[in-house]
Amino acid sequence: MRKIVVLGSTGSIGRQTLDIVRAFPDEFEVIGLAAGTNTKLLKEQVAEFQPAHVWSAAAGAEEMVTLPRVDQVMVALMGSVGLTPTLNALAAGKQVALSNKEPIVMAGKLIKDFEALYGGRVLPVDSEPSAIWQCLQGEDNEILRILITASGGPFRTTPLEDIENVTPEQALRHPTWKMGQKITIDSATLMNKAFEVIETHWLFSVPWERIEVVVHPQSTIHSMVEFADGSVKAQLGPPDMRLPIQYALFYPQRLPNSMIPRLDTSISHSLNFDPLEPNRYPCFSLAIEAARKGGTYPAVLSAADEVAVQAFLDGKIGYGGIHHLVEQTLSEHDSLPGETAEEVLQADAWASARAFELASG
Ligand SMILES: NC(=O)C1=CN([C@@H]2O[C@H](COP(=O)(O)OP(=O)(O)OC[C@H]3O[C@@H](n4cnc5c(N)ncnc54)[C@H](OP(=O)(O)O)[C@@H]3O)[C@@H](O)[C@H]2O)C=CC1
Ligand SMILES: CC(=O)[C@@H](O)[C@H](O)COP(=O)(O)O
Ligand SMILES: [Mn+2]
Repeated sequence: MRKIVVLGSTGSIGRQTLDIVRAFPDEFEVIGLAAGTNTKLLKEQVAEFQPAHVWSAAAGAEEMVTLPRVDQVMVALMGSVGLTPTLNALAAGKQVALSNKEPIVMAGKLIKDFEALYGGRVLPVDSEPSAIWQCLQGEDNEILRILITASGGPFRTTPLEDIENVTPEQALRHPTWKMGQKITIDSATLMNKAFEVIETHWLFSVPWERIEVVVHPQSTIHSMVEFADGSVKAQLGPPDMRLPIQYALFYPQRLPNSMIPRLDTSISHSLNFDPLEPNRYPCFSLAIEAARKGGTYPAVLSAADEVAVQAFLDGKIGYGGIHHLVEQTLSEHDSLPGETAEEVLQADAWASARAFELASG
């Protein structure tokens, strides 16, 4: 029995995690659930899974993840709120299935340091890092290049002059994946892809210059690894997060699950690759630059983006404003080394407040 806690159980990843638990009732005991404001769904989940611990705010979740009887923690929270529970779970030696990518963006080195220090383990869930992880199984060879695939989002072919003024409704129409609102907007701007470059750098210790992004509109190949001899390994599957979630929860076992769709080879499939157009996605290079500068810039990047996306969804700024707001906040930041959780959280708080001021002014 895997004794699991699910943080963000009412969200897109949280609900799909509980689908996996439902599919293997003899394999899991749900010890705790935590969510934000969707108390109706949380109550239904509590009635079904009977967890001993429930929180409808992140604060309590920070302690729940350290309970001695917990083996696995699924962190499916959205945004920076996932950082402290992730660090706490690792400090308590737990297996952390980490879907929530913002904590790795904010504090990738710290998360890896906690893993090494306390014996906890990060298990990637995001589909691209999961694909890379799967391609690396059994490999002890030098990685020449990681190729992260990007759908290109809903504005991949939109005339450049029209992109500045697209609406939230248009930006929320992701071409291949059904996800929460924040990551869907990040996919449109390609901030999500930059976050995945950052995840890849930290999770697999790959130098920045060996990580590339390729536009692949079908989202059938979830990422690829090229080795020294030129061989490229790829992981494929229909765009459904239940597969990477299940892979992380049962690693290294692969179990059959009829709920997960199979790749349909009875119909024709195209697998296209296109180069990334930097002008179309200004957030991408902005984010990579902040990541490579290091210190607390990545934490500021993540916090400013979180505020900017919400401001766009709330109609306070236009789509083009997301990039400007993040750039402005980064440019005003005096970076700290970012080697402790306190420094990272301090930068996060500063950037959230500053970006909020800029969005409101
Ligand atoms: N969705 C996907 O397919 C993928 C998502 N990811 C990453 O996984 C994470 C989750 O994404 P997704 O599931 O789409 O997001 P959702 O917005 O669908 O869900 C977020 C979850 O976090 C909870 N939550 C948000 N803020 C708080 C808070 N302050 N305190 C407590 N709980 C909170 C929400 O609770 P409530 O709804 O009750 O308010 C909800 O359960 C993100 O980091 C995303 O980038 C990565 C790859 C794919
Ligand atoms: C499902 C998942 O992992 C998302 O992060 C996905 O990558 C979004 O698609 P794009 O960012 O490629 O548009
Ligand atoms: Mn992804």
